[in-house]
Amino acid sequence: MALTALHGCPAPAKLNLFLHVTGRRPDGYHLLQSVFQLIDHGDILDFDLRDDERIVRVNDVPGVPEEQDLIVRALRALQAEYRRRHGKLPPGIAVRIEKRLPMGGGLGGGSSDAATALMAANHLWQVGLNTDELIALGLPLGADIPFFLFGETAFAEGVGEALQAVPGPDCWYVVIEPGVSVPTAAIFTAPDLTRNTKPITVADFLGRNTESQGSVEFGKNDLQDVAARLFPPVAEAIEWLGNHGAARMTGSGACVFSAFSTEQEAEQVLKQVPAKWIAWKTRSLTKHPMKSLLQINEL
Ligand SMILES: C[C@@](CO)(OP(=O)(O)O)[C@H](O)COP(=O)(O)OP(=O)(O)OC[C@H]1O[C@@H](n2ccc(N)nc2=O)[C@H](O)[C@@H]1O
Ligand SMILES: Nc1ncnc2c1ncn2[C@@H]1O[C@H](COP(=O)(O)OP(=O)(O)O)[C@@H](O)[C@H]1O
Repeated sequence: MALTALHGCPAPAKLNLFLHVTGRRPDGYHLLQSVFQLIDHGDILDFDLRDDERIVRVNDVPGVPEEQDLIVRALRALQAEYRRRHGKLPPGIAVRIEKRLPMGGGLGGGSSDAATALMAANHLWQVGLNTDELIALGLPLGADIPFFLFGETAFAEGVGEALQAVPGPDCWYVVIEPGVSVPTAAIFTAPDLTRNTKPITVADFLGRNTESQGSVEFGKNDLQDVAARLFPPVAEAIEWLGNHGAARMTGSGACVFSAFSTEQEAEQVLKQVPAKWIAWKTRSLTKHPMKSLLQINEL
């Protein structure tokens, strides 16, 4: 019998192990090179099919009106694709979000929520889109969505849509939320942003010392200096964590992370994080948990 609900669906966060800005497209979007790493900490989503055809969010998410929620927009895009294929709308979906990831944290929360929604609805509605087809639907909604649909550690280029799998690390991270929300646009429009980092190859990344897999020893985050200047708590968190291991900002900020080989080492540092910041430890993930849950094995 077809499923009518999927509860407890994970929408894991990502870290950008490095992030280089290598140029700019004619439309103003910046060309990036980055390694995206999934981590075992994220939002949790519940999906229930409805008797009507409406896509609704059943709980409030502060600062995100229902109509702008990337989950709702992603589900509507897939609903329209279903109609193109079948000539009628599928049943509506009610979605409940347990939001654990901070907004504007550089952890990709909104994008991950949207990717999980696409995977869940593709399953519930039995649309049968493969990962590349889901990526084509998701990319116009957000540049990080393709990575979450791809679902494994990836070397990303373009604006994040050109993805190659790279070996994933097995390590622990301490992540600090500096308590500010960084608007991505403010970082990309800053006049002092470095936009000319020399492009590297995936072999350059793979050629680094394997002991440092998952760490921040390779490359840099070109967005970090701008974010740290505009948002002093980001600079403060980098400085504090940097005293306990190599520390770096993820994405366009605000969160800051450091890698450790064992949970104990991560715990030691976590215990000392000043109480004014939210901080947590988490493990690297090699595969998106929705892929295991839904047995998606095509990649
Ligand atoms: C830089 C990353 C790395 O993961 O940051 P995080 O969002 O994770 O922090 C992402 O690629 C962010 O992509 P995305 O999430 O789609 O960015 P948006 O918030 O939609 O972008 C806001 C604005 O930033 C600028 N922008 C964004 C991405 C990019 N590659 N070049 C840009 O110039 C554009 O002006 C865009 O209108
Ligand atoms: N489901 C969602 N969860 C979080 N943010 C969302 C969501 N839908 C839309 N957004 C919008 O996306 C913006 C970026 O949020 P988020 O993806 O969490 O941060 P970041 O891109 O820095 O990792 C938010 O400020 C919010 O306006």
